[in-house]
Amino acid sequence: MNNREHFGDRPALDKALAAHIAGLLQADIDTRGRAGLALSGGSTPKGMFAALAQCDIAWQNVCITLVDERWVAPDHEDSNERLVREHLLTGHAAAATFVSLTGDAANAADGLGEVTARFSDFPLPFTCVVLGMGGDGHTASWFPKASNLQALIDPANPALLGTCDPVTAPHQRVTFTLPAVLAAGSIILHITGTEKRDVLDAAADQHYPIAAVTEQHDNPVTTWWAP
Ligand SMILES: O=C1O[C@H](COP(=O)(O)O)[C@@H](O)[C@H](O)[C@H]1O
Repeated sequence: MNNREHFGDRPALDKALAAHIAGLLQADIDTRGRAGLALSGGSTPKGMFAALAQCDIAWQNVCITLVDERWVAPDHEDSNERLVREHLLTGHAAAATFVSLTGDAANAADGLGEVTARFSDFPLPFTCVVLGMGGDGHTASWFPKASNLQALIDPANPALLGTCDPVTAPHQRVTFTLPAVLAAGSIILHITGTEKRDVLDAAADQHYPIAAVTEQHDNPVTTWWAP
């Protein structure tokens, strides 16, 4: 099931989505004491991060991570972590705990064990996962040409995290697997622009990786979109 929330412009989308996520987090804190949030990087979520940072909830009870990360240093210009630190972990949200998906190992495969171990005390399943989508139909770091794509989007994959060589994009990646995403209490797809809307509409026919989320029927997904 893929529900859609459409907005007239990006600032309206950012503000409404931030308020919605804050409400989900606070509700989970009220019931299980803690909340877990997995966010995407890329260019789309900056404005939403800034709006979310200003939401006044019990951030000290929130753990935040990324859905996927490039295997680069946290201060690298392509780092998703850098985006989160600069645009979300400010204001009220600075009280949250952030769990990184990158490390000092020479490559993502060598660092995967260490990164996975960081999630032993993370509130799982996630309260909320916010996915993005590239113009090639990838989401998380499930890239169309990756040699291990089928394993990453296998609903029976027992692994929480995997690695990916995107082939068509820079940097090795660490990414949550499909089962980890689908287990979330709330699954949100955050996209903007008519081009991405058209990619999403073609996802099933074109067998884009995003279809692993939007074309399954057990876990509802809501697409939040603005032109
Ligand atoms: O590589 C990535 O790209 C996607 C989409 O990014 P955008 O710039 O088109 O918004 C993002 O969701 C993912 O987290 C990131 O690693």
